[in-house]
Amino acid sequence: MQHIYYEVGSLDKKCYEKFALTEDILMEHAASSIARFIEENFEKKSSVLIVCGPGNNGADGLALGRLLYKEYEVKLYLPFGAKSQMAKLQKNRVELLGLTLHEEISESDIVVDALFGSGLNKDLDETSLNIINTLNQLNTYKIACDIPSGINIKGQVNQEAFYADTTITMGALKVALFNDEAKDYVGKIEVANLGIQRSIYEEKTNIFLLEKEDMNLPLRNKKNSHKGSFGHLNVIAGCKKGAGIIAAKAAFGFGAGLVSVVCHEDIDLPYHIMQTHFLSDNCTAIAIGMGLGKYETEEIKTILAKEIPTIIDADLFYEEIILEKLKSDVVLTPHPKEFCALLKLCEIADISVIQLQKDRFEYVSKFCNKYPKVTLLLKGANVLIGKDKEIYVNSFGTSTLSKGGSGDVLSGLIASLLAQSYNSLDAAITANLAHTLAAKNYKKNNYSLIPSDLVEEVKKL
Ligand SMILES: NC(=O)C1=CN([C@@H]2O[C@H](COP(=O)(O)OP(=O)(O)OC[C@H]3O[C@@H](n4cnc5c(N)ncnc54)[C@H](O)[C@@H]3O)[C@@H](O)[C@H]2O)[C@@H](O)CC1
Ligand SMILES: [K+]
Repeated sequence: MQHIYYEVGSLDKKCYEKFALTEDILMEHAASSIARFIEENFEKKSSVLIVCGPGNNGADGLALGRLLYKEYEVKLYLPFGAKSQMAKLQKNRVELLGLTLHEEISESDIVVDALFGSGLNKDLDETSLNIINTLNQLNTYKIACDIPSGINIKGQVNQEAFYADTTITMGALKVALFNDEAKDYVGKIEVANLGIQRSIYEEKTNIFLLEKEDMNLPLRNKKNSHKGSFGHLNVIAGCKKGAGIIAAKAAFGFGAGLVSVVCHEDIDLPYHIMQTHFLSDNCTAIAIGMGLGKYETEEIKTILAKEIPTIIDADLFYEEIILEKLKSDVVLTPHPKEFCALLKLCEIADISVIQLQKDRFEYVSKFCNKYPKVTLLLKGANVLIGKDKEIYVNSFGTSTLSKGGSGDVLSGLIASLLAQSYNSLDAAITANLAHTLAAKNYKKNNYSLIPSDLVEEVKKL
């Protein structure tokens, strides 16, 4: 797990005050990290266009130009001149080297966007928009310095932003890079150390980036076991029964010892999935909500009142009957539209999906502050898993999963782990990593995945 911060100003301050580093040293390391990336990935003499803004993001770009000069064909373009003190200092240094500034954007092997970084504080004017649009149209490798220009500190893209292949971000990972709106722009993300190892200046945080190693698969270590050792999941199937059946199959493939679909009508199920008309006596986890439609309210109330680990999905986020359950340890897996309905139901906010997507971290925090026992998994391009004060970010999401049925597989995977005695947070984290990494491993065209493909990939992780 890596740390993610809302702001990194306090980390810079720690470098200055506690370790007596200077802004110049920090910037030199920032620029060196990008130089190293270019040296490792591109042949000498390649042309590098560096577009530098007026502030310290531009200053990073100027320092990079100095470091690459002579080994690479460096083209510095400063559409707004140098305004910050550091930008002026760096500009002076490149001029002393004899580096001439370019007056326009031209085709190059590599483009570095050092126009705006964390200081973007107003709408882009026409000149900046034209620059960004022109850069985006270039058929070259694109590197963003710190953050792609046009993405603000919250990760919002209100007009346009630079499409980076790689973003080399300064000092530490920032929330802005992980908002869904930023996902198409940031590319691969790397972090540049600021003169000392990152682990030295990084402070405690409550936002974490999940890594593959955080996935704790339900591998069976004990030899002396039986099916009851791995729990009995009950999936409540409603009017769209397929959703419950998909969840049940996924759960079985992820290790639950027994899986039953609870349904009043007789339904066709694979032979390894059982059917029951009411909750099983030995049920160790419940999955409810997927494809539920209109169900008998009293019966749902009775099911939700059980003190059995439960995951709630889909249709139930619109129903007041879940409010009582939110006081307990339960897993919720809404997509943005369902989360908006839930926020309204809980009287936290009455917002549109567009508003939610602009501030995903904020609304997850608000919800988890009000319901600290709940594990909330907000679906999206980058899934956010919130519990109490903490948020875990899964950035492995892929559009391969943008399909009906993918969410039912996820519910089934989480439910399976709940049935196998994982706690709610661990179940949500491992199941979600398994879900996204399985989709990443899927080798056929990215439009073609069906739920059973996903379950097959989960089995191979
Ligand atoms: N603080 C530090 O210690 C470090 C900062 N570094 C760099 O410094 C950057 C932050 O520098 P700054 O705070 O100077 O901010 P930026 O360089 O990101 O932007 C500020 C400048 O852009 C202008 N500006 C902002 N929004 C604009 C818009 N929409 N249209 C036109 N002009 C606009 C501002 O008027 C100002 O001149 C970071 O992103 C990073 O790249 C790195 O060198 C590492 C160390
Ligand atoms: K930038």
